[in-house]
Amino acid sequence: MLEIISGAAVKKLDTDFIAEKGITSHRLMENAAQAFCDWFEGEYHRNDKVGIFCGHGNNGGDGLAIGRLLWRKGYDVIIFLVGGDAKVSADCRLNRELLPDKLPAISMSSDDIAHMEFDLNVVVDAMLGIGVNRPLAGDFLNMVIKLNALPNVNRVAVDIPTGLPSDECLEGEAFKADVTVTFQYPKFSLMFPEHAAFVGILHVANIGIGNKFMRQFSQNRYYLQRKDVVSRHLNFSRFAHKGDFGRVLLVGGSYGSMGAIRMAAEASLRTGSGLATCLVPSCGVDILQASLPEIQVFSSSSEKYLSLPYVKEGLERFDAVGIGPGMGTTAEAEDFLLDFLMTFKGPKVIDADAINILARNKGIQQYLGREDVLTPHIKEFERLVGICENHKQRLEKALEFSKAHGCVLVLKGAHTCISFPDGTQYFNSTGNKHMATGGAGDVLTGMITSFLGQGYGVKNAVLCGVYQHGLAGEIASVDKKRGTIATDIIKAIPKSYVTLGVD
Ligand SMILES: NC(=O)C1=CN([C@@H]2O[C@H](COP(=O)(O)OP(=O)(O)OC[C@H]3O[C@@H](n4cnc5c(N)ncnc54)[C@H](OP(=O)(O)O)[C@@H]3O)[C@@H](O)[C@H]2O)[C@@H](O)CC1
Ligand SMILES: Nc1ncnc2c1ncn2[C@@H]1O[C@H](COP(=O)(O)OP(=O)(O)O)[C@@H](O)[C@H]1O
Ligand SMILES: [K+]
Repeated sequence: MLEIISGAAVKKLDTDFIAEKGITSHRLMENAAQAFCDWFEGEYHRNDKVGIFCGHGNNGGDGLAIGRLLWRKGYDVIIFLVGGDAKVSADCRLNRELLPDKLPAISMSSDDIAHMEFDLNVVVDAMLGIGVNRPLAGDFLNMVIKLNALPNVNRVAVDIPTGLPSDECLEGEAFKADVTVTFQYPKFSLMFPEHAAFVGILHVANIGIGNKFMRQFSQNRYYLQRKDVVSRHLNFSRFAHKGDFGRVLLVGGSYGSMGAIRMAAEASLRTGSGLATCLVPSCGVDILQASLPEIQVFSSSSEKYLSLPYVKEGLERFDAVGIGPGMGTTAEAEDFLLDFLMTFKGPKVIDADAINILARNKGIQQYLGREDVLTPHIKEFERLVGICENHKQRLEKALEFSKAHGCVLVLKGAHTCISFPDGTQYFNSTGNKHMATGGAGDVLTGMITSFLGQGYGVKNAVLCGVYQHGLAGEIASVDKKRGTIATDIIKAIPKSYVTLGVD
């Protein structure tokens, strides 16, 4: 499991690693540069014109080593030195000395920064890394503004975009990368949506610091990747019957919003549920039966919204419930929801309007159990806990909420963050902007409910559900791009099993 580590911890970790392994800091920098170049070679051609902008700290040292390695491989490289000659770090100095004579390296004066014209295809930003300790000013600021404005170039940041603090929200300006190649562990601030325009696509490059070593620096934040979920999947025997794959109940829908619960139900079936049933207001029965023949449907008493009374006998036959999509926030729906949450004590995914209703009720603790999972997007989350100043505060409040209520909280978005009552947080690595489409959240509800129903246990159900939902979104958008819609994500769920190699 890849740790997400603060900038301060990274420095200590690097120093301790060097001491324990008996290697030099220069060697570790060389590993970092090599890891970057391995990735770079897969992305860019030798006839691309590559400009590497190097500062005076170790991030600059990385840039110089990258320049030397790429130049040796035959790339057309130019080095630009920014930030002057004062305070040059030891490893940066050594890498300046190691530059081949024939590799062009230009020291950038303030005047050069203002007036030089660049003819480049790829800009590599190695000006400042995790050592940044104040907003950019002077030459660094001017260089960043100039590079951000260059048309038709690919921008790649080494470790972290220049100007971006590793643990806090950005103040001022920063390099706007298309791709950030971060070393060994994603830095915390790379997870913040405020930084999306600066980080671009995130790639994590392994520089040889093993997980075992990193664990002593753990801050209980993890980056969820393929290898972390494959082993969490259950195997089912050749003799398995539909009951083994779980009976799930999807509760929600209202007049005009029946699609949400239909998508959750279909997603649960595509994720593998043996039997899916919907509980909806009576206006939804025919719609659902006609559009999804694989499900069963029963209804509460009123026509347009879920309401009291409803049939409670036999609810215990369901292994898991997903509740909320499309249910509305009327008074009838509220009475129904609170009653239902007190009645059904098995594992539940509580989403959408169910969260909005809970948010306006006091004492919600009584409705939530340790196998329950809340899946708010940012706005729903802020209805629960109040408006937050920034994403960092949201992440803190998400963890507090999970601990205080003893439930799992899935804060959705890019890098969806899953908080557990034991104090751990997992950040998702799959998914993309094409999933920002109506109904994508209902699909997630169906998927997590399905895994709960299949008997995964709450932790594995949520980690597998969130990861695989993002993977299905990636698969769906390969040839649909911004034309991807939520039902495409559902259709891609079977392929996501193929991709994971899970039967
Ligand atoms: N062995 C390792 O550790 C490994 C580290 N690695 C690499 O090292 C990077 C971290 O290197 P680093 O610690 O030298 O910091 P870095 O960001 O290059 O610059 C700090 C310098 O900038 C200055 N400064 C700060 N803010 C400023 C501002 N706003 N405007 C202007 N100046 C500012 C500050 O000095 P100050 O002015 O504050 O006195 C200092 O001189 C890391 O991101 C990774 O790429 C990899 O090689 C793997 C192995
Ligand atoms: N830019 C993005 N990158 C990755 N995942 C995203 C992105 N935008 C949205 N998603 C995912 O899509 C889903 C959207 O859920 P939600 O906002 O509840 O949609 P809806 O309410 O329309 O169903 C979430 O799981 C979220 O993580
Ligand atoms: K950088």
